[in-house]
Parts: sequence; C-alpha cells; structure tokens
Amino acid sequence: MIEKMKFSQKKEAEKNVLIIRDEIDRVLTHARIASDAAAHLLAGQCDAATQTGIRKIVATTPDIRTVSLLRGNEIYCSSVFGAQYFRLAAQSTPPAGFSLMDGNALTPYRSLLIYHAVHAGKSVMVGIDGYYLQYKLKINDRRTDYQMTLNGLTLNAAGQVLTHRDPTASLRYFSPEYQYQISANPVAPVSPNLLLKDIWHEEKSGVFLTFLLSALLSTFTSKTLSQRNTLLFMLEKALDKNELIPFIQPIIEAESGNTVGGEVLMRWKHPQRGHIPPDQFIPLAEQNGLITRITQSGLRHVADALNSAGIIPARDMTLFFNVSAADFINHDLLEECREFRRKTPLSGWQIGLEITEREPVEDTHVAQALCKRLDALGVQISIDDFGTGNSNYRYLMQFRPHYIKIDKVFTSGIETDASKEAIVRNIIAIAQDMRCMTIAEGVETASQKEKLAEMGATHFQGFFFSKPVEIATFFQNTRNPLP
Ligand SMILES: Nc1nc2c(ncn2[C@@H]2O[C@H](COP(=O)(O)O[C@H]3[C@@H](O)[C@H](n4cnc5c(=O)[nH]c(N)nc54)O[C@@H]3COP(=O)(O)O)[C@@H](O)[C@H]2O)c(=O)[nH]1
Repeated sequence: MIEKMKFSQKKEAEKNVLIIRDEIDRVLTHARIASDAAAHLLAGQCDAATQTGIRKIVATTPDIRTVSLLRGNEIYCSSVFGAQYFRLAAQSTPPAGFSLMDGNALTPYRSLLIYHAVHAGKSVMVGIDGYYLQYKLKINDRRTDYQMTLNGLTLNAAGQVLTHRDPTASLRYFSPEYQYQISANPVAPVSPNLLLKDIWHEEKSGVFLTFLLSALLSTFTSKTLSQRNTLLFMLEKALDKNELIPFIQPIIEAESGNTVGGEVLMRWKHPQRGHIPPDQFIPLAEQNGLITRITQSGLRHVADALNSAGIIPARDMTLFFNVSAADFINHDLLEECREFRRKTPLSGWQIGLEITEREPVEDTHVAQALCKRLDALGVQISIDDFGTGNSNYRYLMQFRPHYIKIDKVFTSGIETDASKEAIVRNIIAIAQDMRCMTIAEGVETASQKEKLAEMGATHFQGFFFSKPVEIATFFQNTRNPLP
C-alpha cells in the first residue's frame, strides 16, 4: 500500500512539474513580449508619450508589474515613477536575462523576477511579481513541494528566495525554453506503519490504544478492499498487464468506396467483470493521469502487430489513434510515433492522431513544438467531434488539421433534419476552404451515406460499413480490401 502511495505521489508530481513548467514558461514569455514592445521607446526621452507607452505595456501584458528604461545602471523612465532618476549600485543591477530577486525598493519583502534586455548602452528591465510564480508553484498537491531554481537562487511556494535548493528533490525538469529548473520535493507520505509506531510511543499501554489500533486497522483494511474494487485500481492493473486491446474501425473513401484507414479504439475485457466500455474507462483515465499510458499502449500494440504480420497494404492506409490533452504536455507522444515508424518500416502505413475536445489541449510552446515535429514526421491530424464543443475554430487554427470529423450526432437523422443538414454543410464548407478532408462518422444507413456523399463528405466511418474489428480481421481486409 505504501509503495502504491509513493508511486501515485511520484506520478502526480511528474505531471505537476510539467504543468508548472509550462505555466512559468508562459509568464517568462510575457516578460520577453513586454521587453520587445518597450525596446523602441529607448530611442526617445522620458516624455509623456514614452511614459504612456510603458504604462500601456504594463496594463496590457499579463503578469507584468513594472517596465523601466535604463541608461547604463541608471533608471531614467519607469512605469511606476515616471521620469525620476535612480542610480542602481553596480552589484544590484541585474545581469542580462532573467534573475530572481528577494524584493526591490518598491516592495522590499516581496520576491520578484526581473527580465533585463540590453540594447547598445541602454536597456529595458521588466519586473514580474514573484506572487505569480509562487502561485504556480502552489499547485494543489499536499504531498509534494515544488520549487523553481534560476541562476543559483530558488523560489519556493511560500514566496521565499533561498540561496540553496532542497537536496532531497526527487524530480528536476529544465525548461526547454528558459534557463531554470523546476524541482519536486516529496513531503513524506502518510504511512500506516509510521503512524502506528508514533501512536505506540505516545500511549504504550491502555485500553485507549487497543481501541485506536483496531479502529485504524479496520479503516485501512476496508479502504484497501474498496480501493481494490474501484475501476481506477482495476484499470491501472489492466494497463500493467497489457490487458487493453486495440480494435480498428475501417474508414472508407467516399469517391472510390475503398477502405483507406481505420480508427483505433481500445477495448477492455476484464477477466471477472467482462467488457468495460471505453465511455467508462477513458474519462476515468483522463481524470487520473492514465490516458497517456492508454495512448502509448494503443500505438505499441498496433505497431507490434503490424511488425509481426509484415503486411504491405493494397493502398496507403492511415491508422488514427485517439489522443488527449495530457498527450500534449511533453514530447513522449513524438517518441512513441517515432518508435511506431521504426517498428513499421513497411511502406503504406501512416499515423493519424484524432484530437478530442473532452479536455482542451492548451496552445502552449510545448504543444506547438510537438505539433511541428509530428507534422515533420508525416503524422496526420484529425479533429474529432467537430461542432460539438466550444473550441472548434481555435483547434482549426492551432492544429491545421488534415481531417475534420463530422460527429455522429449530426450524421444520425441528417436525411430529415434541416438544422443538422445546415450544420454539416457548414462544416464541409469550412473543411474545403481549409483544404481538409472530412470523415463523417456514425454512418449507419445507405441513405445517410448517400446524403453525406451528395453534400461533399470525403470519407465515411460507421456501422453501415463495419463495426470496430480485431486487428487481425482489419489487416485481412486490407489485403483483400472491402468493396
Ligand atoms: N483517448 C482515447 N479515447 C478512446 C480510445 N479508444 C476509444 N476512445 C474513445 O472512447 C469513446 C467511445 O468509443 P467506442 O465505444 O469505441 O465508440 C466508438 C465507435 O465504436 C462508435 N461508432 C462508430 N461507428 C458508429 C455508428 O455507426 N453508430 C454508433 N452508434 N456508434 C458508432 O463511435 C465511437 C468512436 O467515436 P469517435 O472517437 O468520436 O470517433 C470514443 O469517444 C472514443 O474516441 C483511446 O485509445 N484513447
């Protein structure tokens, strides 16, 4: 049980470190943006226009507290004090780049982060309130302390700037963008053994201890038993044992009627409980940090199956894997796709990724860099459930997809429902303008297929063609393509 607690603590810390790093990267980028915006103001004096200019930058750039203009080590214009002059002691003038500080003249006891950008004898200094960074480090995790270390100084979640960092940190991650590190320091997990030992030392004898021990033991026993029965616990075990199996549902090209790909959909058959539907275990995995393991399991399983079957398909086939927001917080997905490519050197198999909107994928630097690299690897992007969420249009700009999927809520009843028809016409028009293909999913009847073809959908998926099938059956059909 203690091992399990430690494991889940570590997993949570790993996830949180990446979230904090992304958020702090974003704050630091705001400092750079503010500094770039102020650079042209260095050309003039500290007149009313310049003062308005720097105050406007502070007011409109998130996280920024001050912007100052310097000549050497003399501040001659600042968003706080206007055209007053301050000479900084040489040793307290921050070096170029980012620095952590304990405080400044304005708020001596409040940490802050300075970005100092030098431009030929003059410079821009941007101040970020340490509170914003401290707030990011205070992520809701009672079992782990997080710290940020930059140029030998460490900021903790209490807002203190320390000259040393915690040597017990179990995890350290560098920002790929900036020169700082986030570390995670576990706070000792509550162990039942230690708890009982403590109690024993306090109350060596007596009826009270006997009652307390039995109460604690029964609580732990019943908690452990109920935990063993939860779906989450079972899912972790199923992933450890590789019990989740990918099925593939064919995707049909409208023009030729050929199978040109498939969507990989995970299936879980529990030895005692039988089939557990993805609608139950996928959201659970997304909420509990297990979804990346499911993505990984799908990619590895299919790559291994392709590798051992050695099939060259009759035509190019794209296999679409569902990915979630958590797959975009680091570059593990890229590594998995590269590994897929290494395992399947046979031509004809392409990777597609279906991005859903159940949890929004943030448009972070990491996500942007990941998309660029996936694109360079030839991975195709498909936006799933299009038209059902709030961020569809943002997703179109963010991901520049190759495919847009028309959700099955629009497909069902398309022949008779005028509003669904109008929405689908709109989606297809957007897709055509953006040079994307459209996959209409949930096609169950010939009349739906005909209507969608007449409206310009380029691909179909649905029970009318085939239910999701075992990998071997799908491969068989790619050798002898479905009509
Ligand atoms: N992040 C991940 N999500 C996954 C993964 N595997 C599955 N999922 C998601 O779970 C949801 C439910 O999936 P499933 O029960 O497999 O249902 C899929 C199809 O079976 C179903 N479908 C397909 N055709 C029809 C049809 O004609 N009628 C009908 N009633 N249902 C049909 O639709 C589901 C596919 O939907 P979508 O993904 O939106 O294309 C589902 O959201 C899966 O995405 C996983 O590995 N990772």
